[in-house]
Amino acid sequence: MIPVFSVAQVRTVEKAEISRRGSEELMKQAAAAVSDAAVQLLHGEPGKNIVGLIGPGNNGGDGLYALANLARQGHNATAVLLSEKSHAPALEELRTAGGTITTAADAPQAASGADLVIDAIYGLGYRPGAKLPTVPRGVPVLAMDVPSGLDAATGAADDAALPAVRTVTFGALKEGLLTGDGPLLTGELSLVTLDFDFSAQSPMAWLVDPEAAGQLLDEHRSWRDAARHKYQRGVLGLIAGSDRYPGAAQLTARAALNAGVGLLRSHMPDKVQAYMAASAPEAVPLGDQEVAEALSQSRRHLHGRGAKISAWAIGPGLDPSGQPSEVIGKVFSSRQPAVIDASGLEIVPAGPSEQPRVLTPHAKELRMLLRRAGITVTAQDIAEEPQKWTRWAALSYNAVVLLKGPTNYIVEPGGKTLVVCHTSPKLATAGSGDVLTGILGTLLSDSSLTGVQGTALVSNQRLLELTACAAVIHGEVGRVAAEDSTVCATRLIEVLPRVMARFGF
Ligand SMILES: NC(=O)C1=CN([C@@H]2O[C@H](COP(=O)(O)OP(=O)(O)OC[C@H]3O[C@@H](n4cnc5c(N)ncnc54)[C@H](O)[C@@H]3O)[C@@H](O)[C@H]2O)[C@@H](O)CC1
Ligand SMILES: Nc1ncnc2c1ncn2[C@@H]1O[C@H](COP(=O)(O)OP(=O)(O)O)[C@@H](O)[C@H]1O
Repeated sequence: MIPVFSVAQVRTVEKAEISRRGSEELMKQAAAAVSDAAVQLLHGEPGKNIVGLIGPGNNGGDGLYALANLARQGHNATAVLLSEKSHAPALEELRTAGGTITTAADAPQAASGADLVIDAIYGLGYRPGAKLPTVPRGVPVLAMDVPSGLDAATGAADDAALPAVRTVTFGALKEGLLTGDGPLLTGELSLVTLDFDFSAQSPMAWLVDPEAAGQLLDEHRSWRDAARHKYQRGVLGLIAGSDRYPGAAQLTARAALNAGVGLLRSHMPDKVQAYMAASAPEAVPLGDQEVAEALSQSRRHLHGRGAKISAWAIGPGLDPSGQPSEVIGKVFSSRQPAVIDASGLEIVPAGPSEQPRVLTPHAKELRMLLRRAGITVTAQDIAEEPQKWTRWAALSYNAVVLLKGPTNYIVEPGGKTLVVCHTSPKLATAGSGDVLTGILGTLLSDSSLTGVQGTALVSNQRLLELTACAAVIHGEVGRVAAEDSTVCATRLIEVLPRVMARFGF
């Protein structure tokens, strides 16, 4: 997991380092990383037209050094100086390397003939309101440190901001790259640490990417898992669906099955159960009496291998006008892990609870959860401080809370925060959240993933990690599904088995 810092933290470290080591050396290191990324984006082909948009500060200096590297490698490197000020030693280096130097008036022409544009206009020093050049559609942009027009502290961006296909950021991940408009502008984000020492700072969050998710999933796996029977692999109890919304329950069920759950047991109204027999014949119906038996067994044998139910998924398609049924009330007061989504969020009680819970609201549902706990916030409050309000929900419900959206915030009551930006805009489709619930329910039901045996309870830390893993898997599913087709929830479910296999399932 990669730590995420605020811009204030980054600048404190930067100041100390730069005075000790000299900014020129750090700039050259940053430039080398970006010229390498440029070569990669151009598939190593020689003689390309590379245009750098150069601003007045250190970000512009980084850009000039990167262009000098590319000119030395035989590319046609052109610097468009957008300000009268520019970093003199780097400009000299570009001249010596044989690069071309032009001014703002030439920007449109230069950019239109470019194979690649390097955005070195503004980085950390950006203040809103700058006039930014446009880059023709189809010309890829490689951003240095921060896409120009994006505030690296807040994630707010100007309309004229330059979206990148790739951003190479320096020193540390900054909050604004991962929040608000940040993920919409950065493209593929990579970090070059430049040997800055952030050890004295505590990160505000941790980024979980697919590689980190793979490691987290492997943590408790054992070669002995190969001997498990279906009950030992994990039994998910699904409480979902209503006459009004029968489809959501099917989507969660199919997602859990395609995610590889050992056994799925479905508790739902008869009519929905009938649909289930057709769409998810693997699911075994679960009656009220059997829920009671499973809960009573679990009191003796909490999350051990062979439990009748090892985790719950509650909410997709439940009738929103309904009160919690007696069965749901019993599950909420049990100590078995649960993911609670959609209409389940309207009935989950606030306050202390012994149940290890993950709540998965989108922004509107988060407002509703907070209101039910006596906290009134606006949509804008949540947009501006997503981490803070997700934490308040985590505290109010004593649960891990996943705030869904282009950036996923996963927060536990103690405040530890994981962020997942490995998503796809194509995930914004009806039923996509139901698919996530099926994936997360499957992970929570598997004791080789929770690492819990016998009477112990899964910790908030592990719930947090597995929730982030589910969000990464869901994001990857969205990306794979979107590669060569439009996306609907059913399509997500179709590609899910392939993605699960990549994560060792
Ligand atoms: N610690 C690090 O991470 C390192 C940072 N370096 C680079 O240094 C950059 C920061 O450099 P600077 O502090 O010089 O800042 P920038 O290069 O981001 O900005 C330069 C200047 O532009 C001007 N400016 C900003 N917004 C404007 C607006 N709206 N209208 C008019 N003028 C405006 C300001 O005077 C600002 O200082 C980083 O983003 C990075 O690229 C690297 O050189 C080395 C290592
Ligand atoms: N613009 C977006 N970019 C990336 N992911 C998104 C975007 N919009 C929504 N998502 C993801 O899609 C899912 C939608 O979930 P939800 O709103 O509960 O849908 P539904 O209720 O229709 O199932 C969430 O996982 C969310 O993170």
